[in-house]
Amino acid sequence: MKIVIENVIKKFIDAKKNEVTALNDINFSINEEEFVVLVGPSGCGKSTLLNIVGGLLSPTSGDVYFDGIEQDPTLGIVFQENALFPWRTVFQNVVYGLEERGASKKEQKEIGNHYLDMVGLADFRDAYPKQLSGGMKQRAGIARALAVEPDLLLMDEPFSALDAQTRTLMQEELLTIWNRTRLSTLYVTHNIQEAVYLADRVIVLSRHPGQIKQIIHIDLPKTKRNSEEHIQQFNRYSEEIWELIRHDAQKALKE
Ligand SMILES: Nc1ncnc2c1ncn2[C@@H]1O[C@H](COP(=O)(O)OP(=O)(O)OP(=O)(O)O)[C@@H](O)[C@H]1O
Repeated sequence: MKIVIENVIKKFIDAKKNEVTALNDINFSINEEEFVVLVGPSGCGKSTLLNIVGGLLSPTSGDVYFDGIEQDPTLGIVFQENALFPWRTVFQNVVYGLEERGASKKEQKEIGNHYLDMVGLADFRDAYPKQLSGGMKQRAGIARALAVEPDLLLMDEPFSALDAQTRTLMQEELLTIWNRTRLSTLYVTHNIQEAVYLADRVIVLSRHPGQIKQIIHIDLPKTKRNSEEHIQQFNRYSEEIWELIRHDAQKALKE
């Protein structure tokens, strides 16, 4: 299975009724068991692209298709703001997609508990979202996305509202979870270190119009990539990406 993004263009009409090209001729694919990260300065179209891949927005032209599966693809989506239902317990949130799909209670229990265990929230299955910390809410959101056993996992800045320490821990946890599930993933971040830590490939976007500037393969083992053993190479990748973004990021600051 492979997700193909082909000649995608997205235009918006802005508040002054001008046409804005948010994405210009985007072409790439996400392979089976591949973790692809989109990075780029503010306004380069990262979220727009993720929403198009997730079918939440239509492209003005171009195509997104799942090569190699017969049925409609199943998607798991994790957003920046925790999108948990406040009136449902953690467990009920996690099994929401399964319930919608008509899974039996037995199946919901088995799959729900499995993923709650995986994200370390087994002891909080009956808690309500308001009783959870920010990091725990995001873990519940990840368990909910995983529970539908998606063909593609989409994550839009899932850790950006967290404090720096929690964010670092969540990146480590996500890598551990990903190594167990190996789901094809499209992940949006503006954080370069996060991109290098998680990605098989980093797609660097430039802005106005948003287009692919470069695609970088991260050739590091997918465990503790910023450990002493790999730190030099890790920093080299980070610097390479920053050099690609720097100019655009400076321009974005002045607008
Ligand atoms: N609904 C909309 N109507 C008009 N313009 C839009 C709309 N959504 C996005 N845009 C414009 O499209 C461009 C890309 O926006 P997008 O939010 O995808 O960028 P981003 O890279 O995710 O930004 P950030 O990192 O700040 O979240 C921006 O210029 C934005 O103003």
